Amino acid sequence: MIAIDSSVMNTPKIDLENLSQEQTALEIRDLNLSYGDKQALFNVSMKIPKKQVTAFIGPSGCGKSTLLRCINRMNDLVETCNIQGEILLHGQNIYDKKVDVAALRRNVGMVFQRPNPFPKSIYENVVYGLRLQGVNDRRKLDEAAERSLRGAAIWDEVKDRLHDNAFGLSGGQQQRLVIARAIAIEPEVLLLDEPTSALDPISTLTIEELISDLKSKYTVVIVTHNMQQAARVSDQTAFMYMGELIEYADTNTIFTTPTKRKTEDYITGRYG
Ligand SMILES: Nc1ncnc2c1ncn2[C@@H]1O[C@H](COP(=O)(O)OP(=O)(O)OP(=O)(O)O)[C@@H](O)[C@H]1O
Repeated sequence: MIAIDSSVMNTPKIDLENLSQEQTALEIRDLNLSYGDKQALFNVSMKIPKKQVTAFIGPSGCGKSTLLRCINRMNDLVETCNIQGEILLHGQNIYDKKVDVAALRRNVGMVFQRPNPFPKSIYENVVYGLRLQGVNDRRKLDEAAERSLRGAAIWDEVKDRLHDNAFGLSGGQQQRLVIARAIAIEPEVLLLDEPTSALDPISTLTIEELISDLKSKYTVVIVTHNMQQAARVSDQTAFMYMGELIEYADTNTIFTTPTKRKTEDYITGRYG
């Protein structure tokens, strides 16, 4: 097994197969996805628990980001993409024709690998989504900015420079700012696609601590290349290989006593 200090691992044992509706944030059912002729996901089914951190791990190209992007229909933007199956949020299939995709993406926020602040002030970055919703009341915007920046653990660093351009922040600060922007509109689910892969070790640690805090309010789903990171921040881990969900269990089990040979091979570094 890889060297992971089990004392830092989150170990809530919940029965992922039999999560009640109350405990379930998202249910993925028989999801198949192809880009043109190339199938990238095969019959993926899983329940993602509410207000916990769920990590997707696996070797490059196994479909982690593809699966994550299905959760807020980002793959709709890929012309060749064909999706079959269901993803239920509050019992409703997000791929149903009636679903308002913009509203879905407000409720299921996403943070990417590279921090992508807008060329605006720190303050305007955070309140951007609220302004789009037509909120203009200064007091409401100020409150939301402070709450979100505090929630993203960056308030103290920026409170005296809220009107400076966001590009003046370090990469790690920009990533926390982008997280603040995502939580300002109070989503239920936050999707994080390798959120620390462009950051230095100290910024990575800060973001990892933040992820652990975020789950008190949000359901967090994270794609990571870094197995130690998955072990440190996640409650559940899903191991994917060549488009299939091979094993999905509490993080402790995946990293210490996986039941599938492929999972064991991956976490012991035999491939990937
Ligand atoms: N927009 C796209 N068009 C065509 N094929 C794609 C597209 N995006 C991903 N793929 C293919 O789908 C498969 C899964 O890719 P995906 O990016 O989901 O994997 P991943 O596990 O996140 O990989 P990595 O860790 O390298 O980011 C790969 O074979 C990839 O080449």
